[in-house]
Amino acid sequence: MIRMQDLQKDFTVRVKAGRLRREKRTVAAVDGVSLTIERGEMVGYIGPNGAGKSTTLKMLTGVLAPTSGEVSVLGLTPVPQRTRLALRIGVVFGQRSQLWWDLPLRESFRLLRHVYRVPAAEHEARLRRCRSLLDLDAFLDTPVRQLSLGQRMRGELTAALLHGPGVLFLDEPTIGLDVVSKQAVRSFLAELGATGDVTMVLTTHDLADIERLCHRLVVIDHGRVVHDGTIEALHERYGSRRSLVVDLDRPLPDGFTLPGATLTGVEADGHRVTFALDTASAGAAVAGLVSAASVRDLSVVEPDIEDVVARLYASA
Ligand SMILES: Nc1ncnc2c1ncn2[C@@H]1O[C@H](COP(=O)(O)OP(=O)(O)OP(=O)(O)O)[C@@H](O)[C@H]1O
Repeated sequence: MIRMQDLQKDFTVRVKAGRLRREKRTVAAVDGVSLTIERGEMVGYIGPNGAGKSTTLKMLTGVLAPTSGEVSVLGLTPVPQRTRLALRIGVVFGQRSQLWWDLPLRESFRLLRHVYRVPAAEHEARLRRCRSLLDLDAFLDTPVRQLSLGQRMRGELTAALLHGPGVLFLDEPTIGLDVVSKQAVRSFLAELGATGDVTMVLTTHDLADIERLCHRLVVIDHGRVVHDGTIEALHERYGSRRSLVVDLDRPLPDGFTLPGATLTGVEADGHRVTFALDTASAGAAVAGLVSAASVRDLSVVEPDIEDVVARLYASA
């Protein structure tokens, strides 16, 4: 579906070298990336600023030619076959719009139908689905420039999908959105992904997008892939553990230990304790605690993906 083999993109930049001199330097924005993405996968493509995410997406969509290596999307080579590819992919780049600024949203959709030559019945069916899932009706007749960011993003998603693409590239689809719009966009993408018909590659700095949407996470740094796997695998690799937070009527007896868990926090004069679950299951840890202490309340806290990713960036 999507294949990248030793994909490389170098940019030549001029950097200051002394007071007046500038010298040319080559920056490898994407540095030997090899990835295969199968049909129906939803892949999160993340990395710190300047890691090479947008450059990769630009090569996948035919906007930029690779310096070397190979790339194919739906069996097409993006730059030379850009027009054919455009008919089969959808692109949502948070910062750019594919809508007509001065026209009502509805008119943009109508024009896109002609641009992509979509049969009327297919267009209608897809638009109807987007209207209901993304709640578009209240602002279909509003000129795009008057839409809020959240409304416009819902319009952009619709615009990207009206021709029924097999692959959807999303660059920061939730950036700048309020909480409600973020949820709407995420639920919509989750539903779309669940159909298995659309392969999605998503870049984001909002890790909640990834947690909600992507089973597979590719982390890139300095143009290289530093992690490719599930979120669980990432937690495992970085030793992140679930925690048990316990409120107690009385502090724990001196020298109390819980097999397979480590005491990592004591608050409120010993009335609240936190254990990291190393090897113990939550059930076993709770049983151990209840038998030895007077437990008022407890909760299991999942490891925080922001934390793991920060550690990953720091170590890459
Ligand atoms: N047209 C260009 N000319 C020169 N350098 C570029 C160009 N485009 C990108 N770069 C450089 O390539 C590197 C990767 O940039 P890219 O935009 O792909 O990163 P990114 O991971 O998308 O970052 P961000 O999260 O900030 O959007 C950066 O060092 C950037 O400065």
